[in-house]
Amino acid sequence: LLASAEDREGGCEAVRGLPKEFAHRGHPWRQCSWLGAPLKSPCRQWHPPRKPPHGGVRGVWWVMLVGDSGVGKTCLLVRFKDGAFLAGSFISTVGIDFRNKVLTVDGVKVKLQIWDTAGQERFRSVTHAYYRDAHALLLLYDVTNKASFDNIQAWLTEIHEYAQQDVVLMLLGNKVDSAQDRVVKREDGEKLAKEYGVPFMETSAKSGLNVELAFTAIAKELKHRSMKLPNEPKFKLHDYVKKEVRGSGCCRS
Ligand SMILES: Nc1nc2c(ncn2[C@@H]2O[C@H](COP(=O)(O)OP(=O)(O)OP(=O)(O)O)[C@@H](O)[C@H]2O)c(=O)[nH]1
Ligand SMILES: [Mg+2]
Repeated sequence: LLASAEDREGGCEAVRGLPKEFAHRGHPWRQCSWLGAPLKSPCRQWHPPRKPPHGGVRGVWWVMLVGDSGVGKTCLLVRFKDGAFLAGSFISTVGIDFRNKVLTVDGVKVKLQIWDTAGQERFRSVTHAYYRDAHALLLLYDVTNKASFDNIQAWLTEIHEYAQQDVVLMLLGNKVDSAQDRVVKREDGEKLAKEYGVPFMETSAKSGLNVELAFTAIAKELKHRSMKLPNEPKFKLHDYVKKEVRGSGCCRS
């Protein structure tokens, strides 16, 4: 097999002709040598033994933001990516969009490709097509909008139908900065999350509360799943979230 230097940078998928951005799709990339897992595929020869590709990034994962229109998915993503809040008039997402963010998890550089979906019903079929490839889902409701909370059950049914069985899932109650308009209590969110066995936290794209934590927790879980060393203790997402989460009285980002 012959491959250009650029192909080699792209890893084994470049050999299969997939663009770099889709390097992890449809391929068990945890087989790659630079992730430290057993080598089975013919990609062995393309990986430099110690220098991971993609400028030191050792894992690429897809995270999808889902939930009703207006719950704050786009704002949460912008807060995480750029550290800013999109104030002003609400511009509803059309179809689907994504942003990349590289972060360091336990000393390892990983990339999250974060897909921001449209909450509006008319774009639902677009969203369905992306579930299958998602490694993690952040399911949002708006604490100032009861209907968005009531719809969580329907979202979970949809996730069950379209997403991978082992998808990492987290429930987020957003807009906790709007204390006066709150109609969904934190305990209600906690209760629902417990019922479905998913980790939960309240967030604010406006103040930044728990935004970094939500994405970091997901990244940690994904990193541990694919790069766990034999003697390393199992990462427990629920416990980590419980320990790290901050209440809305505080303003940690
Ligand atoms: N107070 C407050 N407002 C927020 C927060 N997050 C989002 N908003 C506001 O809520 C509205 C909707 O936010 P978006 O992020 O665009 O909502 P979305 O979930 O992406 O909506 P769709 O794209 O239609 O699915 C905007 O007017 C935001 O300014 C938050 O944490 N606190
Ligand atoms: Mg949006």
